[in-house]
Parts: sequence; C-alpha cells; structure tokens
Amino acid sequence: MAPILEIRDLSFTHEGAQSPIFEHLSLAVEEGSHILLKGASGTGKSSLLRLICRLAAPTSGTILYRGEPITGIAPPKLRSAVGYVAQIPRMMEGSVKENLLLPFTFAANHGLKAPAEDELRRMLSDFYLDDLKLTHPALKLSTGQQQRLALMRTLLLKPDLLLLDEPTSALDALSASMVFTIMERLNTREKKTLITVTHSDYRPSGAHVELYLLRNRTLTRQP
Ligand SMILES: Nc1ncnc2c1ncn2[C@@H]1O[C@H](COP(=O)(O)OP(=O)(O)OP(=O)(O)O)[C@@H](O)[C@H]1O
Repeated sequence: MAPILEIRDLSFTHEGAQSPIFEHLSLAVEEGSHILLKGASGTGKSSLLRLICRLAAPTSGTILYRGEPITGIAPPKLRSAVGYVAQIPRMMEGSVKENLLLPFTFAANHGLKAPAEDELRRMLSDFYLDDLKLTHPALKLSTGQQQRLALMRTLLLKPDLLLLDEPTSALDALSASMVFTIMERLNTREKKTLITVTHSDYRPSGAHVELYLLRNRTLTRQP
C-alpha cells in the first residue's frame, strides 16, 4: 500500500530569499504513524507543514498524498484530507460554536453536513473543555483553550492526516499534558496519522512513533 504521505526530493526557497530553507528532502509516512518533527528555530519546520497542505508551493520536488501528487487534488478535498493546525490559533469574533462551524460556511465545503450541538458538546468534553458553553465568545478564551478549539475545528472535517505545529507551545504543563493525551488518542484509537512539530521531550505511546530532525537543510531520522 502507498504511504499516506510521500515527500520526494523537496527543496524550498522563500520568495525573494537568497538561499533555500531545505534541499532534497525525502520522507515516507505510513498510515497510522506519528511523526515528531524537531529542529532549531528557523530551520523550516513550519514551512514544511505549509508545503504539505499546499499553503505554499515547493521550489522543486513532489509531495504525494495516498500516491497522488497534491497539486492534482482539488483544494477542498485536500483540506478535508489533510488537516493543519497553525502554531497561533486563529479564532474570530463570535461564539465558540460559530468558530467551530466556520469551515462549514465556506462555499468549498458546500454539501458537508455540520455537526449537531450535541456532538460539539461531546467533543468539548473529550478535549477537557466541559465547562465551556457553545455561546461563549471565542476571543475571550485563553490561548490554550483556543489552541484546543482550533484542533477541534480541524478535526470536524475528518482529516486522515493531521499536521500540528507546536500544539503545546503556549501551554502550561497541565494543559500540555491534556493535549498530548488528545494527540495519543487521535493516533492510537482514531487511527489518525500525525505529524507534530514540537520542541518538547514528550514521546507519545504508540507502535509507530518516529522522530525526525530538521538541521542543516536536511531531514534525518533519529533513533
Ligand atoms: N514568508 C516568508 N518569507 C521569507 N522568509 C520566511 C517566511 N516565513 C518564514 N521565513 C523564514 O524561513 C525560515 C524558516 O521559518 P519556519 O517558520 O519554517 O521555521 P521553524 O523551524 O518553524 O521555526 P520556529 O521553530 O521558530 O517556529 C526562517 O529563517 C524564517 O525567517
């Protein structure tokens, strides 16, 4: 079976920049695995995630999702297959519910059925946000709560592959451990494939955890 994601000979230079961020990267991600991506600040971890979900285009090389080049997949289909949660959550004016259901208001997602309030409440509870009302203004939540809402919002589109950019960077130890637990559950129980950028020493449980280091413009697997 083809890997869920394959990166072939990928190079990337930011527009206007003198030198590439990385060159000739290759990586195959098996379905169900959890890839931890580490590297010093500025080595290009966020850039790599943005290339995988096609928020940016590589200078050269190919990215395949389930054997198909992502450039050949219609953007709405790719967005629901590959979920991306940015490092800084982007909530808008409006309630928790409005923010969670935002993707369902996009023309591109026309035809997708928005989840009912009961499902949203159940999910809030799974994300340790039991006390949160769906009517609560999203912008008045803490960064950690907004980070979890951003992850929920991405999951509502039911992606098979999740790209998480430092999901615990703004969190205290307790909130971070909640998010790690959620990530493990998504991987081991819901069989999601995860690529997580992290600076933390956290090592999730699960059979297929792999650690990669982005350094000197190349990606190497760590023991
Ligand atoms: N839009 C842009 N245009 C030009 N250069 C950029 C742009 N965005 C990021 N960079 C540069 O690209 C490099 C890689 O940035 P990136 O955010 O991918 O790194 P990172 O490894 O995720 O860093 P961090 O761990 O600090 O989040 C950095 O040197 C950054 O300054």
